[in-house]
Amino acid sequence: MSVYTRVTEHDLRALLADYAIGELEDHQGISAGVTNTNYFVDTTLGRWVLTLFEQSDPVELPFFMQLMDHLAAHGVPGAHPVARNDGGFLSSVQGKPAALVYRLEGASTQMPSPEQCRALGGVVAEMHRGVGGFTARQANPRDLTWIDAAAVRLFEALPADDCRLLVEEIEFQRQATEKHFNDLPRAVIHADLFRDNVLFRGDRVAGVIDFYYACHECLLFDLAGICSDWAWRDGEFLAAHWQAFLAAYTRRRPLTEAEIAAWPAMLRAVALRFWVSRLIDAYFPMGGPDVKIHDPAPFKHLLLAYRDDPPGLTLP
Ligand SMILES: Nc1ncnc2c1ncn2[C@@H]1O[C@H](COP(=O)(O)OP(=O)(O)O)[C@@H](O)[C@H]1O
Ligand SMILES: N[C@@H](CCOP(=O)(O)O)C(=O)O
Repeated sequence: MSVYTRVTEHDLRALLADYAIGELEDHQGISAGVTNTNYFVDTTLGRWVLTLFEQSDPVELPFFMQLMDHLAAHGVPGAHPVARNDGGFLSSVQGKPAALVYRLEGASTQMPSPEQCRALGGVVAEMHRGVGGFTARQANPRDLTWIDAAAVRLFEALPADDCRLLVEEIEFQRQATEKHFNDLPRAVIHADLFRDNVLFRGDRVAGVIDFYYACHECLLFDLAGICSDWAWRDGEFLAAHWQAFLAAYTRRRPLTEAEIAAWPAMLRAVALRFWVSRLIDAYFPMGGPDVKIHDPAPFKHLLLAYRDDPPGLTLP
C-alpha cells in the first residue's frame, strides 16, 4: 500500500466544506499505487477518490485536471475531477496539493484477457484522437534528461553490469531521438498505462485513471508501454493479447511509416524509463507510513529482450 500521508477525519471534514458533495460517511487508504497518497472517500452524496500529490510539481497539476476534464467531456471513460464551490479543482490537505475525482465502478486486472486488451485498444485510440483539441502542453517529467540525472545517482548504487547497460541504453536513446523520435506524431498521452490504471467491468473499460504522468509525447510511447505491461507474463510474450490491442487501436488510428520504423527503439525507451524510475524508488525510497515499491528487474529483462528480439507491429 502506498500511503505517504495519513489523512484524518478532521482533514476530510475541512476539505469537504469546500465542495457540494455531502457529508463524510467513510474513508479508507487505498492499497495500490506508488506515486501518490490515495483515499476512497464516501459521502452522503456519492463515492470519490482523494489524491494527495506527493511528487508532482504543483505548477503541473492544473494541466492534469484540465486534461481529465477535457477527456471526460469527449466521452473517454475516465476519472472526472470534482469542482470545488469556487470552481477550481485543486485543494490542499496537510499542506499537500490534493484533488477529488469521481470513484469509478470496476476493477483493474493483473491477468487481462485478449478481449480486454481489444477493448483497451479502442479506448486508447479514442483517447489519442480525443486530445486533438486539447491545447495545453506539458513536457515529459521522465524524459531522457531526467533519466540521465537519475543514472548519475544510480551509478553509486548499481553493480557494474547494470551501470554499463544504463550507459549504453542512454546513448542509444540519444541517437534514437535524433534518428526516429523527432519525426513521430505527438500529442498529450497518458504515459503510464499500466494494468493498475485501467478499470474494467467484464470486458468493457470502465475507466482510465491516474493521468499524473500525462505529457506531450510521441503517441507511440503509450503503445510501447502497453505492450510492455499488458502483453508479457512471467517473461513470456502474449502474442494474442498484443495483437488484439493492436488490431483495435490501428483500426481507429493507423500507424505511420515513421512509427513503424521507430518501434524497436521506442520499446527500449519505455523499458529504460520504467527500469530507471523503479530503481530510483528502490534505492532512494521517499518513505512514508505505508509505501509500495515495484520490482525493477522485469524492466531490465524487458530491455534485454527488446535489444535481442523486439515484438513487432504486424498483424496476422
Ligand atoms: N477514480 C477512481 N475510481 C476508482 N478507483 C480508483 C480511482 N482512482 C484511483 N483508484 C484506485 O486507487 C488505486 C491507486 O490509484 P493511482 O491513481 O494509480 O495511484 P498512484 O498515483 O499512486 O499510482 C488504483 O489502482 C485504483 O484501485
Ligand atoms: N506504473 C509505473 C510507476 C508509476 O506508478 P503508478 O502506481 O503511479 O501508476 C510502474 O509500474 O513502474
